[in-house]
Amino acid sequence: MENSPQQPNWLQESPAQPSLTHRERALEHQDQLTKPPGSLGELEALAVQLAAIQNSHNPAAEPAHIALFAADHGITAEGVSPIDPVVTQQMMTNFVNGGAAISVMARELGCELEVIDVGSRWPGELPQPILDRRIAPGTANMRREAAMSPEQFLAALEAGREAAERAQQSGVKLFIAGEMGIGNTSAAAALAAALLEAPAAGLVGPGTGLQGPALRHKEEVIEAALSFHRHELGSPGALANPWEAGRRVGGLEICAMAGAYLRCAQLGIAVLLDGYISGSAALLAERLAPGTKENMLLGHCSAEPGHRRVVSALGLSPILSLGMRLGEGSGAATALPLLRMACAIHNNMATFAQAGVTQGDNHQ
Ligand SMILES: O=C(O)c1ccc[n+]([C@@H]2O[C@H](COP(=O)([O-])O)[C@@H](O)[C@H]2O)c1
Ligand SMILES: Cc1cc2nc[nH]c2cc1C
Repeated sequence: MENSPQQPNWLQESPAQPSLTHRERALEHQDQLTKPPGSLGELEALAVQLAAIQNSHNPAAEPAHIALFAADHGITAEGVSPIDPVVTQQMMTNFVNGGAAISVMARELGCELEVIDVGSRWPGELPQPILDRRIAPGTANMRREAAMSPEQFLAALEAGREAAERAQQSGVKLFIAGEMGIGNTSAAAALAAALLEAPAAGLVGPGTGLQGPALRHKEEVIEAALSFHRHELGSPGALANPWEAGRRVGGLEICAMAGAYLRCAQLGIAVLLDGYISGSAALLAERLAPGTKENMLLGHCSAEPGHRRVVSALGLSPILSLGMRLGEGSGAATALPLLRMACAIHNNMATFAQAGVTQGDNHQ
C-alpha cells in the first residue's frame, strides 16, 4: 500500500488448514453409517468438510453467529443504484427492530444477530443495540479517488477481526457475515474485477434492480473507476494487489467481512458465505492470506450474475440456488438448517455394527 501504515501482527498469521486426518476419519465414519455409501450425497460431503475445518470428530453448525456489517458508498453519487442511500440507515433500524428478512431468519434459527455499523452516513449517535465501529461516513467515490485511506482499510479489517473474536469467545462453531450497503454491488464488482483482472462487464449486475441503459451506465462507471486506479498506480497489474484493490475500490463493510473471514480461518471457525458481496469479500480475504478459502462453505448462489465467477475462482459450490439476491446474510442463513441436518446425521446415526445391520454387497 502507498504510505502503508504498519500491518498489525494478526494479519501476518496463517489461516489454519483443514485437518486431513479428520477428513479421512469422517469419510470412513460416513461409510459405517446405516445407509448405502454416498446415499446422502452432498449432506455427507458437508459434514466431512466441517469435521476437517473444525478438527473434530463431531462436526457442528451450532452455535452459529450472524455478524451484519453496514456501510455507505461514495460511488452512489454516480447513479449506480436505483435505491436512495438513506435506506442503509433505515434498514439498520429494521434489523435491530426485528423486521428485516435476516432478523426473522435469525429468530427462526435461534441465532444471534449482531449489527455493526462500520461506515454508514448515520448522523449522530446510533440506536442500541447497533455496534458503533464507524470508520468514516461512507467510502469516498472510487470513480474519482481511493475509496479508503490505508488506515481506514486496516480499521475495516480490524472491525471484522473483532467480530470473529467475539464469536470465538462465545463458542461459535459457524460464522455468517451479512451486509447492508446501498451501492455495494458496485464495490463488490469493482473489487472482483480488480482481483481477477477481468473486465467489469461480466461482473456488474442489476444489484437491487437496475436494467437497460442504467445497468450499462453502472458498467461504464465501474470500468472508468478501474482505469482511474490502474492509471494512478502506473501499471495495469498493480490493482490486482489485494492491499491496493481492497482500499481503492472496496467498501468498508466488504473489508470488515474480509477481516472477519480471515480471522475465522486463523481461529478454525468455519465460515458460511452468503451472496455476491460476501463472495467478493471472501476473494479479498483469500488474496490477502492464501488458504483462507479452505475454511469456507458457500450457502447459496446469488442471482447477481458475477457471483458465479467469483465463487468459481474460489473453487466453491453452493449448497442452495434459490434465485435469492437480498444480501444481509440471508442466503447463508437459509442454508444453515441443511448444515445442521448434515451434522446431526454424521453425529447421531447408528453404525452398521451398532444397529446389527449387515454391511456390504451380496455378490460373491
Ligand atoms: O448478496 C447479494 O448477492 C446481493 C445482490 C444484490 C443486492 N444485494 C443487496 O442490495 C444492496 C446493494 O445493491 P445496490 O443495487 O445498491 O448496489 C446491498 O444492501 C446488498 O445487501 C445483495
Ligand atoms: C429494502 C432493502 C433491503 C435490503 N437488504 C439488503 N439490501 C437491501 C436493499 C433494500 C432496498
